[in-house]
Amino acid sequence: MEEVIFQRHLKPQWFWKLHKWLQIGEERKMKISSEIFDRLFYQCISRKKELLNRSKTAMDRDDFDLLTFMLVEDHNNQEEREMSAFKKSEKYARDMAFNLLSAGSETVSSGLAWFLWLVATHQLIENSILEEIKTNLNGEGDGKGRHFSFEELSKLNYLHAAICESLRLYPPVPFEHTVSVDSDTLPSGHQIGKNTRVIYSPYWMGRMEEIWGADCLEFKPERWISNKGELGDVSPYKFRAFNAGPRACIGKVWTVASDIDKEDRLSMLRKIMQGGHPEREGGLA
Ligand code: HEM
Repeated sequence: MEEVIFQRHLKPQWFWKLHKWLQIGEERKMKISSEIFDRLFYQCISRKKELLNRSKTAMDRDDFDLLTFMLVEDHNNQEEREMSAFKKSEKYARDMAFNLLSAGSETVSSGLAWFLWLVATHQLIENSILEEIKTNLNGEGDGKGRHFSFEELSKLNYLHAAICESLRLYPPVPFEHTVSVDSDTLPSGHQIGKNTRVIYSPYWMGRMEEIWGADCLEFKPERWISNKGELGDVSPYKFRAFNAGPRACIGKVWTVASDIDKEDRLSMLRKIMQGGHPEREGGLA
């Protein structure tokens, strides 16, 4: 599926739409793959529904996950009541899951791989991350692992900075394209007309001296932290790993925005589910 979606970016729209209509070539592959995904996913929904029917306190369970959130209604909440018609639809849960899986799995796995490699090759930074974790998260752990709350994670400023720094150097989406709504002048001085497609690279932007300074090639989490030890305010137009503006990544709130509390995250998620998009652009949020 990912391959077909990628190909759609390279070919003229009329071309792939015609193939879709005729059900040939790559577009036929897309149809077959979607059917496999649907079969698998509707099975997961049925299993989750069975589980939820058996448990009345699903919202507090350890295995609370996004699928639970999509299927369970909170009747005390006005917004949730308005959404209940959507929430009853399995098609809605399927569409949301597809959206989140396709946009959220490869990005997180490649981002984590680069992050772990950078930490493993920078001993002092690894020590600082471990020290911060020991100081801020209670308990020695029983070796089984556990989920940390948003509140606990929001204390880990150095870890947060190290993740941002790794995404700056190795953004999982290394190039992007966008289209001008009107004629404009780019920061480089180039004039562009209306409806012009512009390709840019967050990978190169993360390595430009004029944006990040002379040490731009170094892995240095400290650049994200102010003298007071707080996370600095970096514009998403400068740190482009998640894109910026109304179509920026919705997963950013889970990945690096630790300053957003749980209620905010849930209310953002609700807005997204209703078809809106949270336009939070300040700093790392
Ligand atoms: C390190 C992790 C991630 C990175 C670097 C990343 C990066 C991006 C980027 C660059 C875009 C904009 C793509 C475009 O220009 O069209 C985007 C969009 C999106 N991302 Fe992420 N993403 C990450 C994790 C996630 C996760 C975990 C989720 C889901 C929970 C997610 C869901 C989405 C969705 C749904 C969009 C489309 C938003 C829209 O078009 O309105 N992402 N992401």
